[in-house]
Amino acid sequence: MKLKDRWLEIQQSKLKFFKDNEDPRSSIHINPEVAESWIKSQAMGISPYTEIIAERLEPEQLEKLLKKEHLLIDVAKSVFEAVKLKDLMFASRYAIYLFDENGVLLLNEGDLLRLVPERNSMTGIVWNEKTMGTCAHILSMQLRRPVQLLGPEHYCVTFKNSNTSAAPIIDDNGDIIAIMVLSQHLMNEPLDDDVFVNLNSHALGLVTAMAADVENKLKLRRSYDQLQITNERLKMANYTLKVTLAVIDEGIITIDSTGEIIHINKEGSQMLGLEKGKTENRNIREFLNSQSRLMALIADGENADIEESLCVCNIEQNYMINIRVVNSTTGQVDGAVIKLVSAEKVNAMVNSRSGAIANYSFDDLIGESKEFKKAVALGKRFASSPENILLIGESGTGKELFAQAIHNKHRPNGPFVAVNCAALPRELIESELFGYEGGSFTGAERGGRPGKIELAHGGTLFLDEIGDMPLELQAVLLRVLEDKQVMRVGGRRYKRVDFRVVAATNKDLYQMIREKLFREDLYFRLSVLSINLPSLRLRENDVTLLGQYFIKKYCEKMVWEVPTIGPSARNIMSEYNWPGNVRQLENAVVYAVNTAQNQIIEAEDLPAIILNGEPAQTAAVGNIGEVYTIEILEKISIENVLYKTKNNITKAADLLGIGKSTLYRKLKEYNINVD
Ligand SMILES: Nc1ncnc2c1ncn2[C@@H]1O[C@H](COP(=O)(O)OP(=O)(O)OP(=O)(O)O)[C@@H](O)[C@H]1O
Repeated sequence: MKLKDRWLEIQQSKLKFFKDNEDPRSSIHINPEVAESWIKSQAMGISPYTEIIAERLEPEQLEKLLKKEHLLIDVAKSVFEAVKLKDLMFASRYAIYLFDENGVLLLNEGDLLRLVPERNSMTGIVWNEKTMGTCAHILSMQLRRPVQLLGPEHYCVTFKNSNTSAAPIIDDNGDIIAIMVLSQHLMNEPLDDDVFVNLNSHALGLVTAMAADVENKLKLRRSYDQLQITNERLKMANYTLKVTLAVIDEGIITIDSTGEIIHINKEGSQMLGLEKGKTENRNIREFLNSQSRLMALIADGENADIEESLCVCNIEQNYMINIRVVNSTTGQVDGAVIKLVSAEKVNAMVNSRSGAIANYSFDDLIGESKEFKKAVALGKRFASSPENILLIGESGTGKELFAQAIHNKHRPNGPFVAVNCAALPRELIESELFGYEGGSFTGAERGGRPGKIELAHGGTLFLDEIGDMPLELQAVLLRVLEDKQVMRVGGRRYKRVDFRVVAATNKDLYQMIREKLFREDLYFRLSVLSINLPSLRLRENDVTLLGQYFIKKYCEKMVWEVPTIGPSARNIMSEYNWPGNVRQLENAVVYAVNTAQNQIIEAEDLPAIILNGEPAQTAAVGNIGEVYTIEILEKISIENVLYKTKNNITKAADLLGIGKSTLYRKLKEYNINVD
């Protein structure tokens, strides 16, 4: 049948459907899907003479939708443009439409049928089955395939001379996101069948191709946009990484499997003495020593944390090295990221954690006497020199405080490491001072341990009671002082160390040299700069000054009112010999504060030993004189606190800073009766 005849048949059937209610499904000329749609449209009460679409989106809704669909609209526009240029079809009353999945008109071009009142925009009208009945784009949406309708196949008479072709635009998920429509509005019914058939088949093919084009371009645009976003994110991540690496104060180096440096941060460049960013043809192997395990570990694909020295400009520096191997997707070793932290820094951290810091400065040292001020002036002067310093003074004269003050004046940022040579068992002094290599003796820590000398690198090593250092170790210490390098017990390599020794003694070292108990050469090494700390009995009015200072300090700690020292107590204190020096004075005033009944410390509040003590006398350095034993001081202190707390064990233990069970044990030990 000729198309023109079919056209007329459809027209007839439609007339019968509208006028006589004849079922269009019985006509062999009408596509059953079209017939179903007519029936549905009629059932919805749509007038076949509808010419205007009144339903449209509110302006805000439309604005939102256009914004949301801007990519689709952009792409469709570009496709429209291309078609317009290629084909001159618009001369023959063609129009192109783009609908969203709800039938909202998003875009239109060409010779349109006006379906809205004059001057109103077509964009935003809701053109669906409910508003206009059977249309090509509606069927295409329902059937999910391209659809072509001849004029009378449309439900509304308005389209009686329109031939419409529609094709769905489907996204990656298989959802219809839009419909593309190409419609030709003829002036009259088609006359020349050949021309008509040609045009019609051309239109369906074209709109299907256009929809496919939009689909592809959308996909491309989306992946391009995604790529852009990913690129932006990568750029951002790259930038953040660069900034992070630049501010990290540890060396971060990326190397390939041959050791070639691929990337290094600022700190790393400084550590390796490289000019910033100049890593071309530089290899980490250049900096490794002959026994280095670094490259072997990386080749084995092992993440490891090791301590090794790197050699930069002939100077060996010790580093804690964290190795993190980078594997390729096939599991091969591609290279590694290594983190370098100078061992010195780690040691400083360990020191600050373990309390190896100096709290006192010269300003914190109390004393106005001429003798004391002379020692302070010397200390300040010597502090700025790198030479070792020997502090000579009786026990309790403040030698450790002085050492801390010297350290804080000279190297406040370095570690202050104190070793009491008298307090350590002879066998342990060596490993304590020099450290040991892993597994060098039973019970040694796996990775070995740095000695106090290594820990003092960049700071001060305070050797208290140096006179008690065993003779054989004196020789080793002397060598370390001369060579400034140290070897751990069980180790094979020397490490460079830079530290200053402040040694202290209350013994007559010269006498010890005569008795062959102290090495003369070590003495001369240590005593280049010596300071004699005056005994308290030689420090004029410092007894009262220090006494008041300790009373205030103690009362502030206990949150008690601060008592004054009465004349009677003051007299006794200045007459007393103070063999235990400042430490003994501090203990005595603490006793007195605890004993005093009111706000004035009287003579009788002082410990008996001071009340009945020997008159002040000049004693040579090295003569310690009479001192309290620690036990006596402890017993006195416990008795005082019990008296003050009216035998309340909990409070007393609290004030003494010990546990209740320890207090009970001590009560038994010292035979103190709390009843
Ligand atoms: N000038 C001072 N100013 C303030 N406190 C001081 C002063 N001198 C000493 N002390 C105090 O006296 C006590 C003993 O000081 P330090 O331990 O430094 O003495 P020392 O000479 O090293 O003693 P030892 O030889 O027994 O180790 C500490 O509690 C310290 O706080």
